[in-house]
Amino acid sequence: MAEHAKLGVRLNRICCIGAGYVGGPTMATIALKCPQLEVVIVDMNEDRIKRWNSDELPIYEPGLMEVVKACCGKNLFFSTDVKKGIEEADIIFASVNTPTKTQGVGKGRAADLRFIESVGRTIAQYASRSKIVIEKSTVPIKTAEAIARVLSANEAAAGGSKNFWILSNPEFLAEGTAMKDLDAPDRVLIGGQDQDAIQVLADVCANWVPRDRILTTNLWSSELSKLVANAMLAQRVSSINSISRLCERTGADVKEVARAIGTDSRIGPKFLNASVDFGGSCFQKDILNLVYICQQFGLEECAAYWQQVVDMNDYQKIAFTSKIIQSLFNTVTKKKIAVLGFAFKKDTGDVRETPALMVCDMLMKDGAIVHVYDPKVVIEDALTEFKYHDLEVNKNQLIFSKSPQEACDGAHAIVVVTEWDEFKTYDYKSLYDKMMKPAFLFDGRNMLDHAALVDIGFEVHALGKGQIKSSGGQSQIPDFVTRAGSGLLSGGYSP
Ligand SMILES: NC(=O)c1ccc[n+]([C@@H]2O[C@H](COP(=O)([O-])OP(=O)(O)OC[C@H]3O[C@@H](n4cnc5c(N)ncnc54)[C@H](O)[C@@H]3O)[C@@H](O)[C@H]2O)c1
Ligand SMILES: O=c1ccn([C@@H]2O[C@H](COP(=O)(O)OP(=O)(O)O[C@H]3O[C@H](CO)[C@@H](O)[C@H](O)[C@H]3O)[C@@H](O)[C@H]2O)c(=O)[nH]1
Repeated sequence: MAEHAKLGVRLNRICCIGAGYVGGPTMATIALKCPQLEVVIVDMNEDRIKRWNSDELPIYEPGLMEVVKACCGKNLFFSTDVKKGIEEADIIFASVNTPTKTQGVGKGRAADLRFIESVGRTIAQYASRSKIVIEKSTVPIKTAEAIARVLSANEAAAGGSKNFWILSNPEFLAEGTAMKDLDAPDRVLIGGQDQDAIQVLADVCANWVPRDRILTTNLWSSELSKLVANAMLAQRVSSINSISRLCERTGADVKEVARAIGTDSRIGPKFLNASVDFGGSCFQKDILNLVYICQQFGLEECAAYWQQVVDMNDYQKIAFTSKIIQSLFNTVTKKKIAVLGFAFKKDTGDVRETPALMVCDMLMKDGAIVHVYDPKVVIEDALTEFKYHDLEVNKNQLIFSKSPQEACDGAHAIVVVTEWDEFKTYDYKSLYDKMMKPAFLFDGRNMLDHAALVDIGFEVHALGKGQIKSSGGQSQIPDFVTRAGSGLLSGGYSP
Protein backbone atom coordinates (compact mmCIF):
# COMPACT_ATOMS: atom_id res chain seq x y z
CA MET A 1 0.00 0.00 0.00
CA ALA A 2 1.57 3.33 -1.13
CA GLU A 3 2.54 5.54 1.78
CA HIS A 4 3.70 9.15 1.91
CA ALA A 5 7.38 9.06 2.91
CA LYS A 6 7.20 12.01 5.31
CA LEU A 7 3.59 12.06 6.53
CA GLY A 8 3.23 8.29 6.70
CA VAL A 9 -0.35 8.35 5.39
CA ARG A 10 -1.61 5.77 2.91
CA LEU A 11 -2.28 7.41 -0.41
CA ASN A 12 -4.56 5.05 -2.26
CA ARG A 13 -7.82 5.24 -0.35
CA ILE A 14 -10.07 8.28 -0.09
CA CYS A 15 -13.20 8.63 2.02
CA CYS A 16 -15.73 11.41 1.58
CA ILE A 17 -18.25 12.12 4.32
CA GLY A 18 -21.43 13.52 2.71
CA ALA A 19 -22.97 12.07 -0.45
CA GLY A 20 -24.81 15.18 -1.64
CA TYR A 21 -24.66 17.53 -4.62
CA VAL A 22 -20.95 18.10 -4.00
CA GLY A 23 -19.70 14.83 -2.48
CA GLY A 24 -21.32 12.65 -5.17
CA PRO A 25 -20.15 14.38 -8.38
CA THR A 26 -16.76 15.42 -6.95
CA MET A 27 -15.78 11.96 -5.74
CA ALA A 28 -17.20 10.27 -8.85
CA THR A 29 -14.88 12.51 -10.89
CA ILE A 30 -11.85 11.62 -8.74
CA ALA A 31 -12.71 7.92 -9.13
CA LEU A 32 -12.96 8.32 -12.92
CA LYS A 33 -9.76 10.31 -13.30
CA CYS A 34 -7.71 8.31 -10.79
CA PRO A 35 -8.40 4.59 -11.37
CA GLN A 36 -5.46 3.80 -9.08
CA LEU A 37 -7.40 5.22 -6.10
CA GLU A 38 -10.31 3.70 -4.21
CA VAL A 39 -13.00 6.22 -3.32
CA VAL A 40 -15.66 5.55 -0.69
CA ILE A 41 -18.49 8.02 -0.11
CA VAL A 42 -20.31 7.63 3.18
CA ASP A 43 -23.48 9.29 4.42
CA MET A 44 -25.78 8.84 7.39
CA ASN A 45 -28.79 9.20 5.09
CA GLU A 46 -29.66 5.60 4.20
CA ASP A 47 -32.14 6.50 1.50
CA ARG A 48 -29.59 8.68 -0.29
CA ILE A 49 -26.99 5.90 -0.25
CA LYS A 50 -29.54 3.39 -1.51
CA ARG A 51 -30.30 5.68 -4.44
CA TRP A 52 -26.62 6.23 -5.25
CA ASN A 53 -26.36 2.44 -5.52
CA SER A 54 -29.42 2.26 -7.82
CA ASP A 55 -30.38 3.39 -11.32
CA GLU A 56 -32.18 6.42 -9.88
CA LEU A 57 -29.50 8.69 -8.49
CA PRO A 58 -30.58 11.04 -5.69
CA ILE A 59 -29.58 14.09 -7.76
CA TYR A 60 -29.95 14.97 -11.42
CA GLU A 61 -26.82 16.29 -13.06
CA PRO A 62 -26.06 15.93 -16.77
CA GLY A 63 -23.28 13.36 -17.33
CA LEU A 64 -23.25 12.14 -13.71
CA MET A 65 -25.01 8.82 -14.29
CA GLU A 66 -22.45 7.80 -16.93
CA VAL A 67 -19.50 8.45 -14.61
CA VAL A 68 -21.13 6.71 -11.63
CA LYS A 69 -21.99 3.72 -13.81
CA ALA A 70 -18.41 3.54 -15.12
CA CYS A 71 -16.83 3.51 -11.63
CA CYS A 72 -19.39 2.21 -9.12
CA GLY A 73 -18.36 -1.16 -7.71
CA LYS A 74 -14.87 -0.84 -9.27
CA ASN A 75 -13.14 2.00 -7.44
CA LEU A 76 -16.19 4.00 -6.30
CA PHE A 77 -18.38 2.86 -3.42
CA PHE A 78 -21.35 4.37 -1.58
CA SER A 79 -21.98 3.27 1.98
CA THR A 80 -23.63 4.20 5.28
CA ASP A 81 -20.71 2.72 7.22
CA VAL A 82 -19.07 5.98 8.30
CA LYS A 83 -16.88 4.22 10.87
CA LYS A 84 -15.35 1.84 8.34
CA GLY A 85 -14.92 4.63 5.80
CA ILE A 86 -12.90 6.66 8.30
CA GLU A 87 -10.88 3.69 9.59
CA GLU A 88 -9.78 2.55 6.16
CA ALA A 89 -8.94 5.87 4.48
CA ASP A 90 -6.16 8.28 5.40
CA ILE A 91 -7.42 11.07 3.17
CA ILE A 92 -10.88 12.21 4.28
CA PHE A 93 -13.04 14.86 2.65
CA ALA A 94 -15.81 16.54 4.65
CA SER A 95 -18.56 17.43 2.20
CA VAL A 96 -21.45 17.88 4.56
CA ASN A 97 -24.09 20.58 4.50
CA THR A 98 -23.42 23.96 6.16
CA PRO A 99 -26.82 25.67 6.10
CA THR A 100 -27.74 28.99 7.68
CA LYS A 101 -28.55 28.74 11.39
CA THR A 102 -32.29 28.75 12.03
CA GLN A 103 -32.10 29.38 15.77
CA GLY A 104 -29.95 30.83 18.51
CA VAL A 105 -26.95 33.11 18.17
CA GLY A 106 -26.51 34.29 14.57
CA LYS A 107 -29.94 32.92 13.54
CA GLY A 108 -30.67 33.68 9.89
CA ARG A 109 -27.05 34.65 9.08
CA ALA A 110 -24.35 32.48 10.64
CA ALA A 111 -23.45 29.08 9.19
CA ASP A 112 -24.73 26.11 11.14
CA LEU A 113 -21.55 24.15 11.71
CA ARG A 114 -22.98 21.23 13.63
CA PHE A 115 -22.53 18.80 10.73
CA ILE A 116 -18.94 19.79 10.09
CA GLU A 117 -18.21 19.64 13.82
CA SER A 118 -19.78 16.18 13.99
CA VAL A 119 -17.44 15.08 11.20
CA GLY A 120 -14.47 16.21 13.31
CA ARG A 121 -15.78 14.33 16.32
CA THR A 122 -16.50 11.18 14.33
CA ILE A 123 -13.01 11.20 12.82
CA ALA A 124 -11.56 11.67 16.31
CA GLN A 125 -13.60 8.68 17.50
CA TYR A 126 -12.73 6.24 14.72
CA ALA A 127 -9.32 7.26 13.38
CA SER A 128 -6.69 4.71 14.28
CA ARG A 129 -3.91 6.36 12.22
CA SER A 130 -2.84 9.86 11.21
CA LYS A 131 -5.05 11.41 8.54
CA ILE A 132 -5.35 14.32 6.15
CA VAL A 133 -8.75 15.96 6.72
CA ILE A 134 -10.03 18.13 3.89
CA GLU A 135 -12.80 20.73 4.18
CA LYS A 136 -14.78 20.46 0.97
CA SER A 137 -17.84 22.10 2.50
CA THR A 138 -18.16 25.88 2.32
CA VAL A 139 -17.30 27.15 5.78
CA PRO A 140 -16.69 30.41 7.63
CA ILE A 141 -13.10 31.58 7.92
CA LYS A 142 -11.27 29.84 10.80
CA THR A 143 -13.40 26.68 10.71
CA ALA A 144 -10.24 24.63 10.08
CA GLU A 145 -9.02 25.84 13.45
CA ALA A 146 -12.19 24.52 15.11
CA ILE A 147 -11.82 21.12 13.44
CA ALA A 148 -8.14 20.97 14.43
CA ARG A 149 -9.03 21.74 18.03
CA VAL A 150 -11.71 19.04 18.19
CA LEU A 151 -9.26 16.50 16.79
CA SER A 152 -6.25 17.48 18.89
CA ALA A 153 -8.22 17.79 22.14
CA ASN A 154 -9.64 14.29 21.71
CA GLU A 155 -6.26 12.92 20.73
CA ALA A 156 -4.61 14.47 23.80
CA ALA A 157 -7.40 13.16 26.07
CA ALA A 158 -6.86 9.66 24.69
CA GLY A 159 -3.10 10.01 25.18
CA GLY A 160 -2.49 9.33 21.46
CA SER A 161 0.11 10.70 19.06
CA LYS A 162 -1.73 10.69 15.74
CA ASN A 163 -1.38 13.70 13.46
CA PHE A 164 -4.23 15.41 11.62
CA TRP A 165 -3.39 17.77 8.78
CA ILE A 166 -6.34 20.04 7.94
CA LEU A 167 -6.68 21.36 4.39
CA SER A 168 -9.25 23.67 2.84
CA ASN A 169 -10.32 22.67 -0.67
CA PRO A 170 -13.52 24.58 -1.47
CA GLU A 171 -15.64 23.43 -4.38
CA PHE A 172 -16.60 25.82 -7.17
CA LEU A 173 -18.86 23.58 -9.29
CA ALA A 174 -22.23 24.98 -10.32
CA GLU A 175 -25.25 22.71 -10.44
CA GLY A 176 -26.38 21.76 -13.92
CA THR A 177 -22.79 21.98 -15.19
CA ALA A 178 -21.10 20.14 -12.29
CA MET A 179 -19.51 17.37 -14.35
CA LYS A 180 -18.06 19.82 -16.90
CA ASP A 181 -16.87 22.13 -14.11
CA LEU A 182 -15.16 19.23 -12.36
CA ASP A 183 -13.63 17.91 -15.57
CA ALA A 184 -12.09 21.26 -16.51
CA PRO A 185 -12.12 23.59 -13.50
CA ASP A 186 -11.02 27.23 -13.85
CA ARG A 187 -8.91 26.48 -10.78
CA VAL A 188 -8.58 24.13 -7.85
CA LEU A 189 -7.89 25.89 -4.57
CA ILE A 190 -5.97 24.22 -1.76
CA GLY A 191 -5.28 26.01 1.49
CA GLY A 192 -3.17 24.54 4.26
CA GLN A 193 -0.36 24.98 6.73
CA ASP A 194 1.65 21.90 5.83
CA GLN A 195 3.21 21.89 2.35
CA ASP A 196 3.50 18.09 2.25
CA ALA A 197 -0.19 17.64 2.97
CA ILE A 198 -1.04 20.27 0.34
CA GLN A 199 1.13 18.36 -2.15
CA VAL A 200 -0.74 15.10 -1.49
CA LEU A 201 -4.02 16.67 -2.59
CA ALA A 202 -2.39 18.63 -5.41
CA ASP A 203 -0.96 15.35 -6.77
CA VAL A 204 -4.42 13.75 -6.77
CA CYS A 205 -5.89 16.71 -8.69
CA ALA A 206 -2.93 16.82 -11.09
CA ASN A 207 -4.15 13.53 -12.55
CA TRP A 208 -6.40 15.68 -14.76
CA VAL A 209 -6.06 19.35 -13.76
CA PRO A 210 -3.09 21.27 -15.22
CA ARG A 211 -0.65 22.19 -12.42
CA ASP A 212 -0.89 25.91 -13.17
CA ARG A 213 -4.59 25.75 -12.30
CA ILE A 214 -3.94 24.32 -8.87
CA LEU A 215 -3.66 27.31 -6.57
CA THR A 216 -2.27 26.96 -3.08
CA THR A 217 -2.79 29.48 -0.29
CA ASN A 218 -2.87 29.65 3.46
CA LEU A 219 -5.91 28.09 5.13
CA TRP A 220 -7.73 31.32 5.87
CA SER A 221 -7.38 32.77 2.35
CA SER A 222 -8.79 29.56 0.94
CA GLU A 223 -11.78 29.47 3.30
CA LEU A 224 -12.54 33.14 2.72
CA SER A 225 -12.06 32.98 -1.08
CA LYS A 226 -14.97 30.59 -1.42
CA LEU A 227 -17.37 32.96 0.33
CA VAL A 228 -16.03 35.91 -1.63
CA ALA A 229 -16.34 34.13 -5.00
CA ASN A 230 -20.02 33.48 -4.36
CA ALA A 231 -20.61 36.97 -3.01
CA MET A 232 -19.03 38.56 -6.10
CA LEU A 233 -21.05 36.36 -8.49
CA ALA A 234 -24.31 37.04 -6.67
CA GLN A 235 -23.49 40.74 -6.54
CA ARG A 236 -23.38 40.82 -10.35
CA VAL A 237 -26.84 39.25 -10.55
CA SER A 238 -28.27 41.69 -8.01
CA SER A 239 -26.63 44.60 -9.83
CA ILE A 240 -28.11 43.69 -13.20
CA ASN A 241 -31.47 42.91 -11.56
CA SER A 242 -31.54 46.40 -10.05
CA ILE A 243 -30.89 47.79 -13.52
CA SER A 244 -33.72 45.62 -14.92
CA ARG A 245 -36.15 47.55 -12.73
CA LEU A 246 -34.81 50.84 -14.06
CA CYS A 247 -35.06 49.55 -17.63
CA GLU A 248 -38.74 48.71 -17.17
CA ARG A 249 -39.41 52.29 -16.10
CA THR A 250 -37.38 53.98 -18.82
CA GLY A 251 -37.71 51.95 -22.02
CA ALA A 252 -34.10 50.70 -21.97
CA ASP A 253 -33.70 46.96 -22.56
CA VAL A 254 -31.69 45.14 -19.89
CA LYS A 255 -30.38 42.57 -22.37
CA GLU A 256 -29.00 45.34 -24.56
CA VAL A 257 -27.48 47.05 -21.53
CA ALA A 258 -25.90 43.75 -20.38
CA ARG A 259 -24.41 43.20 -23.84
CA ALA A 260 -23.16 46.77 -24.04
CA ILE A 261 -21.39 46.65 -20.68
CA GLY A 262 -20.35 42.98 -20.92
CA THR A 263 -18.24 43.59 -24.02
CA ASP A 264 -15.97 45.75 -21.88
CA SER A 265 -13.26 43.20 -21.14
CA ARG A 266 -12.89 44.61 -17.64
CA ILE A 267 -16.53 43.75 -16.89
CA GLY A 268 -16.96 40.61 -19.01
CA PRO A 269 -20.22 39.06 -20.26
CA LYS A 270 -20.93 36.36 -17.67
CA PHE A 271 -23.44 36.54 -14.82
CA LEU A 272 -25.27 39.49 -16.33
CA ASN A 273 -28.58 37.76 -17.07
CA ALA A 274 -31.40 39.52 -15.27
CA SER A 275 -33.70 37.02 -13.57
CA VAL A 276 -36.41 36.61 -10.97
CA ASP A 277 -33.58 36.19 -8.48
CA PHE A 278 -30.43 34.23 -7.79
CA GLY A 279 -31.57 31.04 -6.11
CA GLY A 280 -29.82 27.87 -5.05
CA SER A 281 -28.48 26.56 -1.80
CA CYS A 282 -25.27 28.59 -1.87
CA PHE A 283 -25.41 32.27 -2.81
CA GLN A 284 -27.76 33.60 -0.15
CA LYS A 285 -26.39 31.39 2.61
CA ASP A 286 -22.78 32.27 1.83
CA ILE A 287 -23.40 36.02 1.60
CA LEU A 288 -25.33 35.98 4.88
CA ASN A 289 -22.40 34.11 6.34
CA LEU A 290 -20.04 36.82 5.06
CA VAL A 291 -22.33 39.50 6.53
CA TYR A 292 -22.22 37.73 9.88
CA ILE A 293 -18.43 37.40 9.82
CA CYS A 294 -18.05 41.13 9.02
CA GLN A 295 -20.34 41.93 11.94
CA GLN A 296 -18.34 39.65 14.22
CA PHE A 297 -15.28 41.73 13.43
CA GLY A 298 -17.15 45.01 13.97
CA LEU A 299 -17.20 45.86 10.26
CA GLU A 300 -20.81 47.07 10.15
CA GLU A 301 -20.42 49.06 6.90
CA CYS A 302 -18.92 46.05 5.10
CA ALA A 303 -21.74 43.87 6.45
CA ALA A 304 -24.35 46.36 5.23
CA TYR A 305 -22.75 46.46 1.77
CA TRP A 306 -23.09 42.69 1.28
CA GLN A 307 -26.49 42.51 2.98
CA GLN A 308 -27.79 44.79 0.24
CA VAL A 309 -27.03 42.09 -2.37
CA VAL A 310 -29.46 39.77 -0.58
CA ASP A 311 -32.02 42.53 0.00
CA MET A 312 -31.98 43.39 -3.71
CA ASN A 313 -32.57 39.72 -4.48
CA ASP A 314 -35.65 39.64 -2.24
CA TYR A 315 -36.94 42.87 -3.74
CA GLN A 316 -36.61 41.50 -7.27
CA LYS A 317 -38.82 38.47 -6.54
CA ILE A 318 -41.48 40.65 -4.93
CA ALA A 319 -41.37 43.21 -7.76
CA PHE A 320 -41.66 40.51 -10.42
CA THR A 321 -44.62 38.79 -8.76
CA SER A 322 -46.36 42.06 -7.87
CA LYS A 323 -46.21 42.99 -11.54
CA ILE A 324 -47.94 39.73 -12.45
CA ILE A 325 -50.77 40.40 -10.01
CA GLN A 326 -51.09 44.05 -11.07
CA SER A 327 -51.16 43.16 -14.74
CA LEU A 328 -53.90 40.62 -14.18
CA PHE A 329 -56.19 43.49 -13.11
CA ASN A 330 -54.85 43.48 -9.59
CA THR A 331 -56.25 40.12 -8.60
CA VAL A 332 -55.41 36.51 -9.32
CA THR A 333 -58.08 35.05 -7.04
CA LYS A 334 -59.33 31.76 -8.48
CA LYS A 335 -57.30 32.36 -11.64
CA LYS A 336 -55.24 29.50 -13.02
CA ILE A 337 -51.62 30.53 -13.45
CA ALA A 338 -49.15 28.26 -15.25
CA VAL A 339 -45.66 28.39 -13.78
CA LEU A 340 -43.02 26.97 -16.11
CA GLY A 341 -40.04 25.76 -14.12
CA PHE A 342 -39.61 25.26 -10.39
CA ALA A 343 -35.89 24.41 -10.15
CA PHE A 344 -33.58 27.28 -9.19
CA LYS A 345 -31.87 27.00 -12.59
CA LYS A 346 -32.00 24.73 -15.62
CA ASP A 347 -30.52 21.22 -15.76
CA THR A 348 -31.07 20.46 -12.09
CA GLY A 349 -33.93 19.16 -10.01
CA ASP A 350 -32.70 21.18 -7.02
CA VAL A 351 -35.31 23.49 -5.50
CA ARG A 352 -33.34 24.88 -2.58
CA GLU A 353 -33.95 28.65 -2.36
CA THR A 354 -35.61 28.61 -5.77
CA PRO A 355 -37.33 31.88 -6.78
CA ALA A 356 -40.36 29.74 -7.73
CA LEU A 357 -41.08 29.40 -4.03
CA MET A 358 -41.82 33.05 -3.39
CA VAL A 359 -43.48 33.57 -6.78
CA CYS A 360 -45.91 30.68 -6.14
CA ASP A 361 -46.42 31.69 -2.51
CA MET A 362 -47.32 35.29 -3.41
CA LEU A 363 -49.66 34.14 -6.16
CA MET A 364 -51.35 31.60 -3.88
CA LYS A 365 -51.72 34.15 -1.08
CA ASP A 366 -53.57 36.30 -3.61
CA GLY A 367 -55.89 33.37 -4.31
CA ALA A 368 -54.40 31.92 -7.51
CA ILE A 369 -54.48 28.25 -8.46
CA VAL A 370 -50.90 27.60 -9.48
CA HIS A 371 -50.12 24.83 -11.95
CA VAL A 372 -46.42 24.08 -12.10
CA TYR A 373 -44.62 22.23 -14.85
CA ASP A 374 -40.92 21.39 -14.41
CA PRO A 375 -39.12 18.66 -16.38
CA LYS A 376 -37.15 17.40 -13.35
CA VAL A 377 -38.56 18.66 -10.07
CA VAL A 378 -40.71 16.27 -8.06
CA ILE A 379 -43.58 17.67 -6.02
CA GLU A 380 -42.35 16.12 -2.75
CA ASP A 381 -39.13 18.13 -2.97
CA ALA A 382 -41.08 21.31 -3.70
CA LEU A 383 -43.41 20.73 -0.73
CA THR A 384 -40.43 20.03 1.54
CA GLU A 385 -38.91 23.37 0.53
CA PHE A 386 -42.18 25.24 1.24
CA LYS A 387 -42.25 23.58 4.66
CA TYR A 388 -38.60 24.41 5.34
CA HIS A 389 -39.48 28.07 4.83
CA ASP A 390 -42.61 27.83 7.01
CA LEU A 391 -44.80 28.55 3.99
CA GLU A 392 -48.21 26.93 4.09
CA VAL A 393 -49.47 25.22 0.96
CA ASN A 394 -53.13 24.58 0.32
CA LYS A 395 -52.94 21.49 -1.88
CA ASN A 396 -55.92 22.69 -3.95
CA GLN A 397 -53.88 25.73 -4.93
CA LEU A 398 -50.64 24.06 -5.97
CA ILE A 399 -50.82 21.45 -8.68
CA PHE A 400 -47.86 19.82 -10.38
CA SER A 401 -48.78 19.17 -14.02
CA LYS A 402 -47.42 16.31 -16.10
CA SER A 403 -47.02 18.45 -19.22
CA PRO A 404 -46.82 22.12 -20.19
CA GLN A 405 -50.13 21.71 -22.06
CA GLU A 406 -51.85 20.51 -18.89
CA ALA A 407 -50.39 23.46 -16.93
CA CYS A 408 -51.41 26.07 -19.52
CA ASP A 409 -54.82 24.75 -20.51
CA GLY A 410 -57.38 27.36 -19.36
CA ALA A 411 -54.73 29.49 -17.64
CA HIS A 412 -54.85 33.28 -17.49
CA ALA A 413 -51.08 33.58 -17.56
CA ILE A 414 -47.84 31.73 -18.16
CA VAL A 415 -44.96 32.62 -15.86
CA VAL A 416 -41.48 31.44 -16.88
CA VAL A 417 -39.32 31.01 -13.78
CA THR A 418 -36.59 28.57 -14.84
CA GLU A 419 -34.63 28.79 -18.10
CA TRP A 420 -35.07 25.15 -19.24
CA ASP A 421 -34.08 24.92 -22.93
CA GLU A 422 -37.24 22.98 -23.79
CA PHE A 423 -39.38 26.04 -22.94
CA LYS A 424 -38.02 27.67 -26.11
CA THR A 425 -39.32 24.83 -28.27
CA TYR A 426 -43.01 24.84 -27.29
CA ASP A 427 -45.81 25.52 -29.72
CA TYR A 428 -47.00 28.71 -28.01
CA LYS A 429 -49.80 29.21 -30.56
CA SER A 430 -51.52 26.03 -29.45
CA LEU A 431 -50.94 26.91 -25.77
CA TYR A 432 -52.39 30.39 -26.43
CA ASP A 433 -55.47 28.99 -28.15
CA LYS A 434 -56.49 27.12 -25.01
CA MET A 435 -55.81 29.95 -22.55
CA MET A 436 -58.17 32.59 -21.14
CA LYS A 437 -58.01 35.96 -22.90
CA PRO A 438 -56.26 38.25 -22.61
CA ALA A 439 -53.52 35.66 -22.32
CA PHE A 440 -50.51 36.98 -20.38
CA LEU A 441 -46.95 35.74 -20.49
CA PHE A 442 -44.32 36.83 -17.96
CA ASP A 443 -40.81 35.88 -18.94
CA GLY A 444 -38.70 35.88 -15.78
CA ARG A 445 -35.64 34.75 -17.74
CA ASN A 446 -35.85 36.82 -20.93
CA MET A 447 -35.46 33.63 -22.89
CA LEU A 448 -38.41 33.53 -25.31
CA ASP A 449 -39.02 35.29 -28.63
CA HIS A 450 -41.19 38.09 -27.31
CA ALA A 451 -42.18 39.70 -30.61
CA ALA A 452 -43.33 36.31 -31.93
CA LEU A 453 -45.42 35.80 -28.78
CA VAL A 454 -47.02 39.23 -29.25
CA ASP A 455 -47.74 38.23 -32.88
CA ILE A 456 -49.63 35.18 -31.55
CA GLY A 457 -51.70 37.43 -29.31
CA PHE A 458 -50.02 37.20 -25.91
CA GLU A 459 -49.60 40.23 -23.70
CA VAL A 460 -45.91 39.77 -22.91
CA HIS A 461 -44.02 41.17 -19.95
CA ALA A 462 -40.30 40.48 -19.86
CA LEU A 463 -37.85 41.38 -17.16
CA GLY A 464 -36.11 44.66 -17.76
CA LYS A 465 -37.98 45.53 -20.91
CA GLY A 466 -40.58 48.17 -21.54
CA GLN A 467 -43.63 47.51 -23.68
CA ILE A 468 -42.99 44.65 -26.12
CA LYS A 469 -44.00 45.20 -29.71
CA SER A 470 -45.02 42.72 -32.39
CA SER A 471 -42.56 41.79 -35.14
CA GLY A 472 -44.26 44.46 -37.26
CA GLY A 473 -43.63 47.06 -34.56
CA GLN A 474 -47.22 47.14 -33.32
CA SER A 475 -47.90 47.87 -29.68
CA GLN A 476 -49.51 44.91 -27.85
CA ILE A 477 -51.69 47.02 -25.56
CA PRO A 478 -54.55 49.08 -27.01
CA ASP A 479 -53.78 52.81 -27.08
CA PHE A 480 -56.52 53.75 -24.67
CA VAL A 481 -54.98 51.51 -22.02
CA THR A 482 -51.47 52.90 -22.29
CA ARG A 483 -52.87 56.45 -22.37
CA ALA A 484 -54.79 55.69 -19.17
CA GLY A 485 -51.43 55.15 -17.47
CA SER A 486 -51.24 53.10 -14.33
CA GLY A 487 -54.90 52.77 -13.38
CA LEU A 488 -55.77 49.54 -11.58
CA LEU A 489 -57.44 47.83 -14.50
CA SER A 490 -54.66 48.72 -16.90
CA GLY A 491 -52.41 46.72 -14.61
CA GLY A 492 -50.08 49.59 -13.74
CA TYR A 493 -48.45 49.18 -17.10
CA SER A 494 -45.13 50.96 -17.50
CA PRO A 495 -43.78 52.24 -20.85
N1 LIG B 1 -24.59 22.32 -4.00
C1 LIG B 1 -23.61 22.94 -4.63
O1 LIG B 1 -23.69 23.21 -5.82
C2 LIG B 1 -22.35 23.32 -3.89
C3 LIG B 1 -21.24 23.76 -4.63
C4 LIG B 1 -20.06 24.10 -3.94
C5 LIG B 1 -20.00 23.99 -2.56
N2 LIG B 1 -21.10 23.56 -1.87
C6 LIG B 1 -20.96 23.38 -0.42
O2 LIG B 1 -20.69 21.98 -0.19
C7 LIG B 1 -21.30 21.54 1.03
C8 LIG B 1 -22.23 20.38 0.75
O3 LIG B 1 -23.28 20.85 -0.09
P1 LIG B 1 -24.31 19.85 -0.77
O4 LIG B 1 -25.15 20.66 -1.67
O5 LIG B 1 -23.56 18.67 -1.30
O6 LIG B 1 -25.15 19.38 0.52
P2 LIG B 1 -26.18 18.18 0.61
O7 LIG B 1 -27.15 18.54 1.66
O8 LIG B 1 -26.66 17.80 -0.75
O9 LIG B 1 -25.27 16.94 1.13
C9 LIG B 1 -24.70 16.88 2.39
C10 LIG B 1 -24.78 15.43 2.88
O10 LIG B 1 -24.02 15.31 4.07
C11 LIG B 1 -24.65 14.33 4.89
N3 LIG B 1 -24.15 14.47 6.28
C12 LIG B 1 -24.25 15.55 7.09
N4 LIG B 1 -23.61 15.30 8.25
C13 LIG B 1 -23.10 14.05 8.18
C14 LIG B 1 -22.33 13.25 9.06
N5 LIG B 1 -21.94 13.71 10.25
N6 LIG B 1 -22.00 12.00 8.66
C15 LIG B 1 -22.38 11.53 7.46
N7 LIG B 1 -23.09 12.25 6.58
C16 LIG B 1 -23.44 13.50 6.92
C17 LIG B 1 -26.12 14.61 4.74
O11 LIG B 1 -26.90 13.49 5.08
C18 LIG B 1 -26.19 14.97 3.24
O12 LIG B 1 -26.55 13.86 2.44
C19 LIG B 1 -21.98 22.78 1.62
O13 LIG B 1 -21.09 23.37 2.52
C20 LIG B 1 -22.19 23.68 0.41
O14 LIG B 1 -22.23 25.04 0.76
C21 LIG B 1 -22.26 23.21 -2.50
O1 LIG C 1 -26.44 35.73 -15.02
C1 LIG C 1 -26.96 35.04 -14.14
C2 LIG C 1 -26.32 33.92 -13.58
C3 LIG C 1 -26.97 33.19 -12.60
N1 LIG C 1 -28.22 33.55 -12.20
C4 LIG C 1 -28.90 32.77 -11.15
O2 LIG C 1 -28.05 32.64 -10.04
C5 LIG C 1 -28.30 31.43 -9.35
C6 LIG C 1 -27.02 30.64 -9.15
O3 LIG C 1 -26.56 30.18 -10.39
P1 LIG C 1 -25.17 29.41 -10.58
O4 LIG C 1 -24.11 30.20 -9.92
O5 LIG C 1 -25.00 29.13 -12.00
O6 LIG C 1 -25.47 28.02 -9.84
P2 LIG C 1 -25.01 27.41 -8.42
O7 LIG C 1 -25.11 25.94 -8.57
O8 LIG C 1 -25.75 28.06 -7.32
O9 LIG C 1 -23.45 27.76 -8.31
C7 LIG C 1 -22.95 28.80 -7.48
O10 LIG C 1 -22.83 28.35 -6.15
C8 LIG C 1 -21.99 27.18 -6.00
C9 LIG C 1 -22.10 26.76 -4.55
O11 LIG C 1 -21.22 27.43 -3.73
C10 LIG C 1 -20.58 27.54 -6.44
O12 LIG C 1 -19.74 26.41 -6.28
C11 LIG C 1 -20.60 28.00 -7.89
O13 LIG C 1 -19.29 28.39 -8.28
C12 LIG C 1 -21.56 29.18 -8.03
O14 LIG C 1 -21.68 29.56 -9.39
C13 LIG C 1 -29.32 30.66 -10.20
O15 LIG C 1 -30.62 30.88 -9.68
C14 LIG C 1 -29.20 31.32 -11.55
O16 LIG C 1 -30.36 31.24 -12.31
C15 LIG C 1 -28.85 34.63 -12.74
O17 LIG C 1 -29.98 34.95 -12.38
N2 LIG C 1 -28.20 35.35 -13.71
